[in-house]
Amino acid sequence: MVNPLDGSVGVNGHRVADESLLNDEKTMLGNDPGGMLRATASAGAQVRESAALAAEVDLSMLADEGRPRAVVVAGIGTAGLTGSILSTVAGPRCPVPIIGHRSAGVPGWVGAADVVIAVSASGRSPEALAAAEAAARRGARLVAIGNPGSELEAMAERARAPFIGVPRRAPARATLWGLTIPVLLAGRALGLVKVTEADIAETATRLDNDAERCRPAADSFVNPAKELALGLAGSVPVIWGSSPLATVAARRFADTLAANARYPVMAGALGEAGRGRVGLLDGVFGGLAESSRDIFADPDETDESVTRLRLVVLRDGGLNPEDDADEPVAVEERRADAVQTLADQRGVRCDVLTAEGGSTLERLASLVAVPDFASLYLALAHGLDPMAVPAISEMKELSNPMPEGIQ
Ligand SMILES: O=P(O)(O)OC[C@H]1O[C@@H](O)[C@@H](O)[C@@H](O)[C@@H]1O
Repeated sequence: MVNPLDGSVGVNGHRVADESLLNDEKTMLGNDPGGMLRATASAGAQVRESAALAAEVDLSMLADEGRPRAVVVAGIGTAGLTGSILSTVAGPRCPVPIIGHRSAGVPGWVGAADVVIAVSASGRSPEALAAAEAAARRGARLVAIGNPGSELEAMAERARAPFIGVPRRAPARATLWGLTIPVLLAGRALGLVKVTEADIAETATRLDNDAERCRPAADSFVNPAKELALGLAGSVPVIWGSSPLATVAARRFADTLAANARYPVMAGALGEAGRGRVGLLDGVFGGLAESSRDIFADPDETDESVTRLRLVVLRDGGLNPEDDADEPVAVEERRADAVQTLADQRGVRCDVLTAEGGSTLERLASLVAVPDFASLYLALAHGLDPMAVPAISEMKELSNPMPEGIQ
């Protein structure tokens, strides 16, 4: 039975975003009873903590049998995204395929030559548990990452596989960094990614600095996350990443906007969008909606009755022109310039975020931090509790034979 009290706060929002709800820190924190703002601000601390926790675990046995044939990262939701992050940080020249697996178990071909990384913040998602079980049964090397004391840990123990415990203090989606670092360090133990201690420290510092810029007490004119959230309010966000790394960040933004702010979002790679979905800019919610706008009206006043697209372009730019990129950085840059021009010509508003930092990991962090906060501010501007999502809990209750409490 669905308990109508569970997360009922999440259904009490306002259809039109109210900027004044973001002005007062105390009220805002009161509207975030689950502490999602605090949990998101802990991203830098999560990086440091999980790096320290991973360092205590002996991962050498992962590499004992040499380079694996393939690596499968198994998990759902945020845990699943860590597989895309590992594969992007490893880059296109990685000699071993890294495959994200988001359904129960592992692909049929997985066997003794492969490595399975089972990830679950709660340590109990059926997808990660079934993957760990299947990996052990098929003799694949296994490493499990998630909540200490969970079923996943017990399963790793039974399989004599390493387990990296990541304490669970918030819903999975606010634990991205706590899960990502151990996955990358498992990849490093396998010789597949170059992530240095300095990269980790700099990434943590960047996440701290971005959390400071996006803190609840900072007003919207100095807070990039509030500004981004208010720009997206009432729109259908379309988020395109200029490179594989920026595309991972774009998908992450779509996930957090959907789960926290409950916005429908389209996200993907600009390379692919440019061959199809870019046509949205010409359509009912794009140029056609904009051309009906009164040209004499105040540009800051939006007509709430018109649904319009809002484009967010996440630009990477690459670390340097000789990067191990799929495509030359110059091609990606030209494409990003082009889509901004197209949006401009049609009056479709566009936000641009550009990656910064000296390592792939830090650059990813620079494209994730502000959007993560923006998804929370957009929820709060609509009077929505960013943590309690009744539809998610109810979906679990209706589809799971076992009752589940926490998301
Ligand atoms: O990381 P675990 O705990 O396996 O959760 C995996 C996913 O489960 C879903 O039900 C949601 O709660 C997601 O936010 C979460 O990422």
